[in-house]
Amino acid sequence: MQKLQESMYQLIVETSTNLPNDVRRAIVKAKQQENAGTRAALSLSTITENIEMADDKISPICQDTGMPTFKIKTPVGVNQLEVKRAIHAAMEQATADGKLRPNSVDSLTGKNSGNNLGEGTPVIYFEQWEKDYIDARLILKGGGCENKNIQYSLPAELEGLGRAGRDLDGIRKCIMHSVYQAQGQGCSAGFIGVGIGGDRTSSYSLAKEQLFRTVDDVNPNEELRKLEDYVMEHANELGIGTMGFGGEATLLGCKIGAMNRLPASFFVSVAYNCWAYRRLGIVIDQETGGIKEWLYKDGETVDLNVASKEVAAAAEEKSEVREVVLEAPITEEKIRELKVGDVVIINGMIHTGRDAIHHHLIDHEAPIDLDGQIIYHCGPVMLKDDKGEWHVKAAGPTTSIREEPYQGDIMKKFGIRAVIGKGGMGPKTLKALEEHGGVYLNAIGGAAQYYADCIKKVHGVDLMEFGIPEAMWHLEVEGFAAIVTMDSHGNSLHADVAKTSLEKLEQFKEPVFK
Ligand SMILES: O=C(O)C[C@H](O)C(=O)O
Ligand code: SF4
Repeated sequence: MQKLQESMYQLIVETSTNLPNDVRRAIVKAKQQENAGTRAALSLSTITENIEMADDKISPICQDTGMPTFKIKTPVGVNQLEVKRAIHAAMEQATADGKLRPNSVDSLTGKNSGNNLGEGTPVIYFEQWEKDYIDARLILKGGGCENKNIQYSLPAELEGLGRAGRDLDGIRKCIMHSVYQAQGQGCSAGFIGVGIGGDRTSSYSLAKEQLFRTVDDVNPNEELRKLEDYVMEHANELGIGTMGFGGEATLLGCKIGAMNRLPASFFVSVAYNCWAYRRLGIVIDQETGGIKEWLYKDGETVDLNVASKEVAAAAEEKSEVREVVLEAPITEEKIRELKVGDVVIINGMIHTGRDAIHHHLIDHEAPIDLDGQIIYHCGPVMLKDDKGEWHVKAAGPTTSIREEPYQGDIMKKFGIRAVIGKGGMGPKTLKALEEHGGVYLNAIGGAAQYYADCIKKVHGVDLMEFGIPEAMWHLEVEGFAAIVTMDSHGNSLHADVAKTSLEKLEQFKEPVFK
């Protein structure tokens, strides 16, 4: 089994950098169905460009390389402790090589272990089987989409849909609601795995298990197959669209599994996965530890470009989108000129700040003068070279809504004029943007290579004690594009899409499965 560690390393690197073909096909299909020239279509073009960049650079598709979750099946007699050791060593190596972001954080002290190893990470599930080879599968599911998972306990009263009972129609309502409540925050268009039954824990496990099914897999259970088809057809009528910008593609896949439950319990659990749906598998020779076969790779090259060109060509015709160049320090006057829908191109300095920084800045001074500056909600993957210089390996936006309790106050306290993130923010921030003169800029979630390419130089880092993803990185960018989705005049695209999608959700109130 001397090749085992190398095989696990390959599995990790490929999963982080190379999106499976079934997922690529689903994204291409969405792109073709999207109305050309819309924000959603342009976002999908950025997404496909990002997928190709990750391929070329063998770099993370998204900077959040997720909670590494391995599912391993071993023949009787294989030493599972040895397999575990190989995985741990491979994880450490992949992190040191910038293929994984250090993502394992002590929940009590906040300390990042730095190597992706720690209590509970990575997650490894073992199972024995009668076959004579090892089946190893890995899913890298990021935190933003994980936060949009939801569990229902039936019967329940659901916003927009009314009563959901303990029957197939109640389940249908839960699933439709789960897509609605995710909005764009889990980097739609997404994929869902649904688990029906079990207890709270096994129900969620079943939901996640569904994410190992291929997108085109047909459910052998006729009732569940019909439900999957129904959800795929109608969830896309909610109009949430890519990144929550509105549009045709909201959901790219729906897989449902059922297990027995207790008489008193009826859980429906939904695992929401972003478009950056990273899961692969390998068949391992139990003697040598070498890879015999790849899973979820059918060998066929999926052309992401053809569809991309179609969209890009059509987009040019719709040129009413206003493009504004921003460079910090920005004046209040300049910010107030910006309106929802404008595209901004940022040049010059931006500064990262996410959960730990926002929490810190409430009652501490900032390490630099932030007056007129731009904050980027981002936890990048960074690597230091031999000369001690930092390089950005992946740097897409993180979900901004987590900063809702802090954002407005921090903008006012330090004079920050713009924040870049994804998924939008709430009423508190919107009010502060109006009072203070600020904008919220939405970047394309998951497009970590695309944005890393815009970063020309790392000018230093502060608050490194929070760990690499949470530190404040000072970055010089060129041609960093984002869309104004909340402006200083009280307008929010996110609030609009939330409202219209709720109205659409209400149309699915009447029973369908009797
Ligand atoms: O942690 C991150 O960088 C992003 C996260 O996955 C998110 O979607 O918010
Ligand atoms: S940033 Fe978006 S694409 Fe990346 S892990 Fe989070 S939800 Fe997924």
